Amino acid sequence: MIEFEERSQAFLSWLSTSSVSLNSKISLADLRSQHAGRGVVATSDIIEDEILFTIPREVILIAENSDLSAKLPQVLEELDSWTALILVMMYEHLKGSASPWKPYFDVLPLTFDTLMFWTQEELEELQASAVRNKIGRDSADKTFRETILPIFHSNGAILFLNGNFISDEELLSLAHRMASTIMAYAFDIEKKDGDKEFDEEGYTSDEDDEVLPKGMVPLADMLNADADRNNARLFYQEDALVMKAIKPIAAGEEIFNDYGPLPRSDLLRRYGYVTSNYAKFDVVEVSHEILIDTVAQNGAISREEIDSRLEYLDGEGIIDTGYDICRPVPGEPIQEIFSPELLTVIAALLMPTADFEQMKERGKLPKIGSISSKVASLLSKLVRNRAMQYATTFEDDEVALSSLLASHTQNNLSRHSYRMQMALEVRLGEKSALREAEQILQRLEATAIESEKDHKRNPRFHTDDGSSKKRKVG
Ligand SMILES: C[S@@+](CC[C@H](N)C(=O)[O-])C[C@H]1O[C@@H](n2cnc3c(N)ncnc32)[C@H](O)[C@@H]1O
Repeated sequence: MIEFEERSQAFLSWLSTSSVSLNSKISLADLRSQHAGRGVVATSDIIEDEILFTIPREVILIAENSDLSAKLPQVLEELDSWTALILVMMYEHLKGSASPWKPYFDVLPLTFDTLMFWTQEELEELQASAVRNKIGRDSADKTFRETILPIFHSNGAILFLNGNFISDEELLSLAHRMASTIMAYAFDIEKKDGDKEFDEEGYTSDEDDEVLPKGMVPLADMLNADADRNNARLFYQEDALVMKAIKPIAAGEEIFNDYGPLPRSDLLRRYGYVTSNYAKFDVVEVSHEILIDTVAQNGAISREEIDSRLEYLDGEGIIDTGYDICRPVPGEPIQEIFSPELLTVIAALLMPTADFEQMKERGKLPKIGSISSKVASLLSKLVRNRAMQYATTFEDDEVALSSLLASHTQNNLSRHSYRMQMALEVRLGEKSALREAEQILQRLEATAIESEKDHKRNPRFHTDDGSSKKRKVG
């Protein structure tokens, strides 16, 4: 078993023989003491726009760059880009030393802390976080059994080089490992200009709509990320991919990529880590069921009436299985905290029957401007009901987290303890987002009550969404 540092050195030598050019001001660092594996750090000051490294397109691990594309062209063509990359990575891995990517595979992980690999007991620690419904291990398993295994069964001579057969269970576990590597490491590879498709008028397809193929980009994927601390970005050129500094980076600083504005639950699901810098992106999903139960508990409208209104709202395309509540940012409008669909459904369910019928006749939906005291009060109840779905309170979790952190400084941090800590951070983050949302709702409700009283005292129209209009005179 080659040691960590030797693997890093072999990888760096491989990069240089593969014509990857590397700025001498950066190096690969061992960040295992920070639970961050390998990372890239600046060894001297780097200026904005400075090139950190350049990777020729041939070095990217994609189906076209593997000799499997010549051996099984039709099989690969029929697969989506994600599954094709899993198959190619399994093939290259099984080739062992015969694979041109061997030194690269040697620095890729064998084990993960992503939720796919947590035990049932560990997942329980996430309590009522909606992320538990998004792991998808069973559906991935089914896909691998239905697509990957038959390909291995029919093409054993090609895929098991030198007759090194492995069992179906081992193949499945390898497929999961490669899929998880892709999820945490792969990039969406922008096409070369020459490979883009142009229409008759010479326009390429709208890039925002296009699903780009995934590819493994050696070295670019050694960059860690920490919310908005990103200081480098990958640029796609005709023949190469170029990583550039997007701000000055001082000697000793880590070089960070951007994995996106992910809530900690999703960061844990996809990448297997969390940091407090991602707390601002935390989101809590409320299910449609708990929303409807809360409206029914409220008592202002019967279950039958709720169902009948939902039928109309569903036709208008705003009913979902769940709705997001984001962590509030001070001063931000309410629509940034609660999903517009959630606000629309609640406003529609709380409307007086005559107003709802009139709106329905016109084929409209309620306008979401300022919210009424009724809507604010219902949202508060919803937020409280959602918080009650977690087995412990915010205060319980704060105590549990500090005692876990204290035990970490005394003992070596085991993988299990690390996962417990991350689960606590995720569920605490969701509970605190709910608390902050509730505090805002209490203030909004109080303000709405005052302005509604004012509307009653003054001759104005009071609309159900809480907005007011001056009564037309004359
Ligand atoms: C694209 S790879 C980055 C290279 C990786 N550190 C390695 O050693 O191979 C993404 C993985 O790096 C780790 N990672 C990235 N950013 C991190 C951070 N800020 N803290 C801890 N781990 C991080 C996570 O395990 C994640 O799944």
